[in-house]
Amino acid sequence: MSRRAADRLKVVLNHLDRSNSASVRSSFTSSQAVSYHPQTLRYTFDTGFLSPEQRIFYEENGFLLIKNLVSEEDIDRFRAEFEHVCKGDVKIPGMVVMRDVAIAKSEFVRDQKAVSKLQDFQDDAELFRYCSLPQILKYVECFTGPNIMAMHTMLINKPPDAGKKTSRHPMHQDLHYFPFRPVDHIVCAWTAMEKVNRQNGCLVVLPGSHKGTLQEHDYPEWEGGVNKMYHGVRNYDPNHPRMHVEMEKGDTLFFHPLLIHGSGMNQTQGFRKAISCHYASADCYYIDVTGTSQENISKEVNEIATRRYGTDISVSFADTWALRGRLVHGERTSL
Ligand SMILES: CCCCCCCCCCCCCC(=O)SCCNC(=O)CCNC(=O)[C@H](O)C(C)(C)COP(=O)(O)OP(=O)(O)OC[C@H]1O[C@@H](n2cnc3c(N)ncnc32)[C@H](O)[C@@H]1OP(=O)(O)O
Ligand SMILES: Nc1ncnc2c1ncn2[C@@H]1O[C@H](COP(=O)(O)OP(=O)(O)OP(=O)(O)O)[C@@H](O)[C@H]1O
Ligand SMILES: O=C(O)CCC(=O)C(=O)O
Ligand SMILES: [Fe+2]
Ligand SMILES: [Mg+2]
Repeated sequence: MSRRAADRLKVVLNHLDRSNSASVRSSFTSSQAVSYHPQTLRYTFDTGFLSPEQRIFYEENGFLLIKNLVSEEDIDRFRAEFEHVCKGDVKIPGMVVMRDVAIAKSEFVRDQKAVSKLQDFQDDAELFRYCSLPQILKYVECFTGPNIMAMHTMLINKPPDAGKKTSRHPMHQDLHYFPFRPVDHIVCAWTAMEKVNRQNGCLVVLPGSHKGTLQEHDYPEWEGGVNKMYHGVRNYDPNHPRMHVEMEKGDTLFFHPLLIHGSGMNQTQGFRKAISCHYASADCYYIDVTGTSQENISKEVNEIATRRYGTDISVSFADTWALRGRLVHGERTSL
């Protein structure tokens, strides 16, 4: 080992001694120890908030689970607001209320109002409180730095599967939808609004897949149909080791936009609820996705934007994001 490497290792071990973590320390005594020097951690900022263990876990796996981060009271308030939206008591311009494809296309609709997803709730003050919760932003800052934009908001109400497996969300990388970079300064917070498990279709992740590149995405060839814009990675290998992330109400998963993830069928009679926000550093910049694998989704989004904003003004894929993004901390510098 070179002198410089030995010095670096000493710094790392000192650092870890302070965290008093046996498990992490043992991983540092392996031959790869030096590659874990804080300066070489590429996915998180050292704000002093995350423990070295947490930073290394995210580095290796592309996600971080924080138990009990959002209070029961807050979640109950989000749930109540969601019910107001479903009943039509609250109408927010721009917010998309989506039904499951199997329900939308069925002749025998059990419950016309069965909403599978709310998208773009940035102008609903009550739901948007989720994106500004200080305990969430404290974590987000470790990934984005201090200037933080809430770019994409969703409340997912996964319906009981109607028998066609359409309640599944195919394995995908969220970056497919995003025309902004750099990728490492984007993070998703996903909070369980109730117990989520394999039965009701919890998140399924491929640990470490965030270290790969952005893959080509398309609609999976599912016999029972696929929801609008639910693209999946092409040539998905079902044999790749995967993990079912079971969570309790209030638990929050932070994950990298290249992490391959999806969710299984909801085999229960209840609607599985989660609320999420994609954050990005306001210092990120927009990219032109023309000629890239993202061109297919940008075309679909542009079709929806044309329906929403009309043809009088031309709204680009990047514009649709600039219009929806909201500053939640620091300064709106670029996005
Ligand atoms: C500004 C642009 C925003 C873009 C969002 C960026 C995405 C970013 C994502 C970020 C990463 C997150 C990753 C993700 O989460 S990706 C999934 C995100 N999904 C979306 O963003 C979809 C947004 N939803 C919509 O635009 C509308 O709700 C649609 C267009 C789907 C329905 O429209 P509307 O509610 O007005 O219904 P309608 O009664 O007039 O029916 C019209 C036609 O549509 C059929 N139908 C109904 N429901 C579905 C369905 N679920 N799947 C397929 N088709 C469906 C229906 O049978 C009928 O077809 P036909 O009978 O004519 O054949
Ligand atoms: N061809 C495919 N392309 C992309 N994603 C897929 C494909 N097949 C399955 N998936 C995804 O893999 C994940 C797991 O699928 P599945 O429905 O088997 O759920 P599960 O949790 O394994 O359920 P079960 O407990 O019944 O096995 C889901 O996100 C699903 O949408
Ligand atoms: O809540 C889920 O089922 C997963 C949703 C998801 O990954 C997404 O909408 O990008
Ligand atoms: Fe996703
Ligand atoms: Mg399965």
